Amino acid sequence: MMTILSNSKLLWGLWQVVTYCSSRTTLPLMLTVCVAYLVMRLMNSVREYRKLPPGPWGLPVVGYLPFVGVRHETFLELARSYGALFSTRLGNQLTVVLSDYKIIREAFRREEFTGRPSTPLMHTLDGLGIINSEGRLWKNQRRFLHEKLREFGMTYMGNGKKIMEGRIKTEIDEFMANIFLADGAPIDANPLLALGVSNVICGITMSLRFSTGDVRFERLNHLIEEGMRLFGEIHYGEYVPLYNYLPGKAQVQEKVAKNREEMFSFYQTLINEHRSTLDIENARDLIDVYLIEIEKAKIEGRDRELFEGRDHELQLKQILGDLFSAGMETIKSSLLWMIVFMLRNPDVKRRVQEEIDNVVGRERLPTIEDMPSLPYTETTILETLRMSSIVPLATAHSPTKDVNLNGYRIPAGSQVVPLINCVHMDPKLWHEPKTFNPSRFIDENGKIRRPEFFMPFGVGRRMCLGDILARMEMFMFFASMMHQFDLQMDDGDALPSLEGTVGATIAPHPFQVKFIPRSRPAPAVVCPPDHTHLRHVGAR
Ligand code: HEM
Repeated sequence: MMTILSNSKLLWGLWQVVTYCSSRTTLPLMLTVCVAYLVMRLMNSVREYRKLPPGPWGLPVVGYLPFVGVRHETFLELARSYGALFSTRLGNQLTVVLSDYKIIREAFRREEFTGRPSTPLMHTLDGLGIINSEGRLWKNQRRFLHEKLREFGMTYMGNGKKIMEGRIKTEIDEFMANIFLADGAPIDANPLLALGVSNVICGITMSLRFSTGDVRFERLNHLIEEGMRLFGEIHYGEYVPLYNYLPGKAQVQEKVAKNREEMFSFYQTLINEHRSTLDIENARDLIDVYLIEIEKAKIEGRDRELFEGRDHELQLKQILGDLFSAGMETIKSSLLWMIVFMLRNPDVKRRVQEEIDNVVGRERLPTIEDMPSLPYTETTILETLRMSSIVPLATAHSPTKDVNLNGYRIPAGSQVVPLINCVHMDPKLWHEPKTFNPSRFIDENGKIRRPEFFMPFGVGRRMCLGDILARMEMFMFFASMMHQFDLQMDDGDALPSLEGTVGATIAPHPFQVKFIPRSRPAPAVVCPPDHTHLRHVGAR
């Protein structure tokens, strides 16, 4: 019905144009309008015949692509018109958008929805790694990584938690020491957070720790940022492959491939270093774990089956790349949003500081053990994740075979995306969703409650693999920052906007903030950080 209505509106609009045109152009224009209308009706009949979810078709070849601005915002508008399950064609990709949390949960718990769409970028990545792999390779790698990352401390249980806490604390000490150097002057916290957060994930995966001003770190970041920009330039080619043949696009693709090669050669150097000092009984990090697995498979004569017969080192390099990209930008952007929300909500900021002061005192920094006793601090983090929805469309899924969802047919190979920002801002689910209110996550007994429609890490079988690390890291950085500093804007500066910059995540626009030391800095902060368990690589 919606589709017919919007088609009629379109027809009426076009008719208005026709009537304003001169008599010489009226006939061809009328013909064009009629043909366009018939094509749309035909497409709708095809859609009904194929039992696809409703939605706008757009134009031949490019589909709805030319009308898509910021993807998650356009999808939000379309969801208002077409409902919680709609479909549209973006170039050659049928895209199905889910914005009802029950439908999202129902779909993503099913095995058939664990595929990834086949696009030119996916072909470049060749189905390797964890984020873009599918089938048995993905399943085995997910199980393997889950188990191994727990051993390296991605767990709330036992000794692992202590190991991870130690790693994060090392980075917090350095972060704090650098902030104290600014002496309350306004600074951009982005590069300091990027360094700390990168060091945590690089420590786990490669025993690598960058120092401030490290040229290798700057180069890696440059490659990632440039990769994002270049990908934006050829983004249309993901949907309309012919686009990649336009002048200049081949050079962009070459540059993307060259940057990837440079990153891979960086990882290769580290892998070679690790191999030359490998102790099969004592894995230092994830590279060692993979090298040991490869060695074991050779000894047991199953190396041809390992990683489904894919190149072993290529798979390892893609894993390192996946974990770095998934584990860095997400946590950094979330921490930046926490700063933004504290600047915009001074009452919440004061309440967080009071809670930390009451529970932790002024003599030491907060630890993971304090987490259960700091519910308001934790729910402030949850509320930030809800309102910022930094990964609003998660990562596209693709059914591995035709499936039925809510009475509609979702064809194999289509792109299926959850509209997380829509769920997180739905007034039917959240009271006054635009108000920043951490207390909404606290129940009448003072306990934290995470409703099933809160899904910043996605849901189902492909849900985020690093949520435990993310929660620990965000808690420790945020709680320590609030314990040690008062966050303030410089006089006359406007508050940072809630509009984000859309890239790999939705990050706040760049802003400067003053970190004013609170009454009594804890002594640990001014001590030189303990890095003895990590190797320094590339320090100037
Ligand atoms: C605030 C921090 C983070 C947020 C909000 C976040 C969110 C997400 C989301 C929405 C997905 C997609 C789920 C889907 O495909 O349906 C995802 C996937 C993933 N995340 Fe995270 N993430 C965060 C931190 C991390 C960290 C620290 C790591 C690294 C250890 C990580 C590793 C991954 C991986 C490997 C996947 C792909 C899983 C798969 O395809 O099976 N994430 N994350």
